[in-house]
Amino acid sequence: MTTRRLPTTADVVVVGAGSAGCVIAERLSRDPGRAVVVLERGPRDWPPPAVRDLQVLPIEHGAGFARGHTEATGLPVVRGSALGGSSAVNGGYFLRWHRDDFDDWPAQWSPEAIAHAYDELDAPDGTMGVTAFADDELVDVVRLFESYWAQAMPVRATADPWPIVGVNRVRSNREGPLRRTSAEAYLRPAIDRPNLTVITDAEVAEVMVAGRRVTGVRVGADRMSVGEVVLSAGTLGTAGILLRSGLGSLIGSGGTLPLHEHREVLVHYRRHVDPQVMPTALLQSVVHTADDVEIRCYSTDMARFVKGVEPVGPAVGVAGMRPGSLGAVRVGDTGLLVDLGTVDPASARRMALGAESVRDMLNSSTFGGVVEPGSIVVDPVVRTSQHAWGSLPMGVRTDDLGGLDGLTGLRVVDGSILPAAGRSGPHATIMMIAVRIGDVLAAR
Ligand SMILES: Cc1cc2nc3c(=O)[nH]c(=O)nc-3n(C[C@H](O)[C@H](O)[C@H](O)COP(=O)(O)OP(=O)(O)OC[C@H]3O[C@@H](n4cnc5c(N)ncnc54)[C@H](O)[C@@H]3O)c2cc1C
Repeated sequence: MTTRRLPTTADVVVVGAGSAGCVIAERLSRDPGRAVVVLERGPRDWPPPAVRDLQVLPIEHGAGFARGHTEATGLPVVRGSALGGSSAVNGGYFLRWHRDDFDDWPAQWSPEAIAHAYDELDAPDGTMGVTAFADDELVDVVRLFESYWAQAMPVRATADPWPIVGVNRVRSNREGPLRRTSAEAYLRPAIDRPNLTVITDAEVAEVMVAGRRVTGVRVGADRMSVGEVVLSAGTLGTAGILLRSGLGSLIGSGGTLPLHEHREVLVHYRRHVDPQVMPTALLQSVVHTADDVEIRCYSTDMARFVKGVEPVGPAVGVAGMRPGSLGAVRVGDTGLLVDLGTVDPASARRMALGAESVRDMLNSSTFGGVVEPGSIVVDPVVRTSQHAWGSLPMGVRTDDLGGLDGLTGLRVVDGSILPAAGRSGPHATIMMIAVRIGDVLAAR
């Protein structure tokens, strides 16, 4: 049931119906004896096809299913605010992390457990409708991109779900031309369960704490008493709730929480002839380099995807996937204040080398029929991938299942608890951890 009225009690409250929260809510409400309430700050309407369309990123200023945050240098930092959370507005790139990205994860996360949870999501009959872009779906620059890099690097077979150092055709969570969101995959099938209540337009201000036990949540003037709170409000949303609740010192962080981000440099170019761009997603193929850089061949100018963005030409992105430096998030008078931090010298060097190799690619004969000579420009602004993660890493600030050290009645299951950087985007892996943690909790 979706409603706007807050009950007074529940066994479990899941805060945030995003990528992770929808999975957790579905898992925990399988037991008809457990009353589960989901509190989501986004609107009641399910994101319509115009929002889920893979040909748009609906994150412009004032967008109905997204929320912007203030960033120290003015970079746009946006998150989904909707049933489905960021999965309702993101790029639809759904790649696993590399097998060895999990080497340092806590013991609970065996290779078999990780593979099993990913399989639920992205196997051929998986919940998220994941398929690789087919050869005949590729835009011309992506075809050129793959053929250029294939001369020097291995190419992953498109049916293989595990990325490699080499050329990785993007796998996408989709239903025809639409993003398949976590809400469509997990919340909608469970929505009629009598013990599951989804409350929208419900922004949790804080959790209520008695000693070292979390006892409930506050939404505006309303309070709910609950057995357990699962924070799935995303790395930024969860940090905001914990800090507003005065829990910063209890979790050993004072007034800020750290975060990691995949910073990105864009290499722009102009085309000889503006293409008749075929309907497609923003990102169809990436290269993962041996020095932990992801080279992203965007299908066309970003301005075609995001309303209000100035057209500057198509771009190839170079993202540092294992950054050494940290940003931070804190709560200010006007809301969350995000500082993505500065790029550490080693990562900056790797990104600069990556940008040089992209320049070589665009100047090569492979791209000769497309790129206007002299038009290649490396953008001096180091941008964000909108991926912030890792403020409460498992095994460091939380236990193996997101339980906060020193507090009972509270668990975090979202991007906050990723314990290390992966060499692919975070979406598939955040959903994977929710599947695994959901399984363990549901079996208790
Ligand atoms: C524009 C964009 C493009 C991206 N593209 C990709 C991509 O192509 N591939 C990829 O791998 N990753 C991508 N990402 C990142 C990926 O989508 C996110 O890392 C992932 O969805 C985060 O999942 P989550 O469960 O941690 O949080 P979210 O999915 O963001 O869910 C958090 C939910 O909590 C709600 N919430 C927040 N605060 C509160 C509160 N106080 N009370 C109640 N509810 C609250 C929010 O409204 C939201 O619904 C992208 C992100 C964005 C924003």
